[in-house]
Amino acid sequence: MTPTLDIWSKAPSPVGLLSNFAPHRFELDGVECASMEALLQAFKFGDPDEQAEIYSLVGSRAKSRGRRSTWVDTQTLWWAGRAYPRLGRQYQGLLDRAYAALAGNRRFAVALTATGDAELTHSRGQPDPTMTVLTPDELCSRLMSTRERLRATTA
Ligand SMILES: Nc1c(N[C@@H]2O[C@H](COP(=O)(O)O)[C@@H](O)[C@H]2O)[nH]c(=O)[nH]c1=O
Repeated sequence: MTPTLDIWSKAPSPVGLLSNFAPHRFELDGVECASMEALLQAFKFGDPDEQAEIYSLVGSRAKSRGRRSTWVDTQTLWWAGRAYPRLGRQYQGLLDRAYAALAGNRRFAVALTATGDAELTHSRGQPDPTMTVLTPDELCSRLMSTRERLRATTA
């Protein structure tokens, strides 16, 4: 039977290292992020100066910083000065690019491939996309497709 691994920050390695809270550095469009959580929470702010305060954060500090946003009222997220409707296709493309960038981080890539064929889940996530920047499906589908790609390129 295929094992299931539930991703969250306090899970033992390698699963915990797949949480967006993990301190994996990567760059997207020239912006250096200390963690995926930093980038995701920065999406919640239209002001570039406010976004810039978030990029260096990791873990629950990054996530709590996002609570100051009122994005839920507008259902709008922001990147590089552009507005992304939360339920739009363009936002999915932005998430794809973010995870492709993260896959360039070696520690992340090693942890992800170490999960083998396991089904990845994220039971602590919020499944309603109008209430979160990233649902469990949006996270886990990207992790598993990235794992396939990494495997194909190292085979
Ligand atoms: N609650 C939780 C995680 N939730 C993370 O919160 C992010 C979405 O934030 P929000 O828009 O505020 O819902 C997303 O990265 C999701 O994975 N992650 C973890 O490792 N451990 C946790 O305990």
